Amino acid sequence: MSAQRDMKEKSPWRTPVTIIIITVIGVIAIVALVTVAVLQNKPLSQKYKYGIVLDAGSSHTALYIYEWPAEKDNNTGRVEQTHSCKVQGPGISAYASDPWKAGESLTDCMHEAQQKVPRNKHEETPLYLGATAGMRLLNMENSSASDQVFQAVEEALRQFQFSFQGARILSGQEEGAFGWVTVNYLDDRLKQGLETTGALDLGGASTQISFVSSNYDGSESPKNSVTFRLYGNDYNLYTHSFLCYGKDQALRLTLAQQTLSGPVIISDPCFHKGYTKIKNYADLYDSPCVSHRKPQGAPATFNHTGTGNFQQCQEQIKRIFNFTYCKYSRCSFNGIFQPLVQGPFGAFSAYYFVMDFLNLTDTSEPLTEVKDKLTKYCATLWSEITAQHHTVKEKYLAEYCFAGTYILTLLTEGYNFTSESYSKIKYIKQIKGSDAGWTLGYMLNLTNMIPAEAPDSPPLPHAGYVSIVTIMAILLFIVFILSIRPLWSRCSKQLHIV
Ligand SMILES: Nc1nc2c(ncn2[C@@H]2O[C@H](COP(=O)(O)OP(=O)(O)OP(=O)(O)O)[C@@H](O)[C@H]2O)c(=O)[nH]1
Repeated sequence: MSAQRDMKEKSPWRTPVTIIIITVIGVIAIVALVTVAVLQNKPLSQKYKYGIVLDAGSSHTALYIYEWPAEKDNNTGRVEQTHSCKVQGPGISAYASDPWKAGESLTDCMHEAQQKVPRNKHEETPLYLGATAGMRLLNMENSSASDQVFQAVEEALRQFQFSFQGARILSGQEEGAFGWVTVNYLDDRLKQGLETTGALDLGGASTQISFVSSNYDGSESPKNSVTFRLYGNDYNLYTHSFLCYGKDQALRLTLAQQTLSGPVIISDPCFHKGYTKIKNYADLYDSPCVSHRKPQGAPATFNHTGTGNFQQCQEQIKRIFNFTYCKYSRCSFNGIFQPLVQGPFGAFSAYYFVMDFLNLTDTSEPLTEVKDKLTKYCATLWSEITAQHHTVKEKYLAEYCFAGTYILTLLTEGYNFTSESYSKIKYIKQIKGSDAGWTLGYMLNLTNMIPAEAPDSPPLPHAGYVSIVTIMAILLFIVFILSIRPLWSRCSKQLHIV
């Protein structure tokens, strides 16, 4: 017995020092396990990538800078707009007779972009220029002038260190579809496979409507169909771009129709009473949207005078839409197929500028009330309008009555929005800090940033992984302590014996 006890007392596993050493090693091992797990799964320090898109519109050019986390560029990372710059002066199509000025006009915003994108990222940052309806019109009218403008613009953009990917005209279909992608990407509707939001874009020279309809599979009027597979979901998008039905060209169409006989004075219900301005016939008809209608023998100028009457203005505007022919099951206007509008819509660009100015962005207000408010606004004297808004550009101010009436007419008469479907429109400028428009969708497409299939997601988010490892380690530690408890009690007895 005593020999046995001697053996037990001499076992190296039973000494207090050994137990303390084992405990310390156990604790160190567990701490090491947790540390390694945490460090191994820690997100890499955030590095960003950048992309620049120039939107060369009919009325002006704007530059957008986008940023996204570098390690997630082909699936889960969110692309965000970090900066925008409005180019001074008109759109590039206005420089047809002085093309080099089109290139020069971009340099201030490009210098801003140089400041905003980190220096060491310039070479790898793609730079795109997309031109819309202004250049579409110039190209139709004078393709060599359009080529020269592009040459000048490309030359100017190549002076910068960014990775210039070319300048081109977007088709109306691309403009509509990429606007739709932008809106739904920013709203996280694509990744989650939710019901999508339609896109309504009102530019200066063209306007786009794009939406998914359960009544449209692309078989009727295939030219209005764009199909996408995004994040594992198939979309069949209806889209149409109406050239000459942007806000500025629609105004020309409306004025052209009032000047068919070449009068010296036009009394225009879409402008405020008291508004009067001498305008040139040559300027009014200087666009392929109206040039063929220029009245023969018209005087050089006409006196454009406002009468401020919403009802009459709407009648004038309705006349620029042709509702008389349709070879499809249903049409919007000018013989263009359109399924019934469906779902929520985001309306941006001039839809937003105009309705925001007029305080009419609340679409829960009944359409009749919206019309009443616009009727009052149009009937306000020009002197009152200018006194109330002396900081607003006079050109914009003079046109809000026309623009508001045009928007309501286009939506309700053109696209057939009813009082009910109108309430599903949201006038938007930005979504989560990024401007609504085609540019983001365009860049996402060209950089393959939206995968066709849903990306594989890790089984657990980082925080979940760390929590589970920590809990497991603590449990392990408790089990370990419990398992060595008998040794502790024997050890204390031994100490007594000693
Ligand atoms: N009231 C107001 N109007 C604006 C503003 N910015 C642009 N606009 C006008 O809104 C209309 C649409 O502008 P954009 O969306 O830039 O259109 P765009 O790209 O030039 O035209 P498209 O080439 O047809 O797409 C034009 O008539 C512009 O003159 C603004 O800040 N306020």
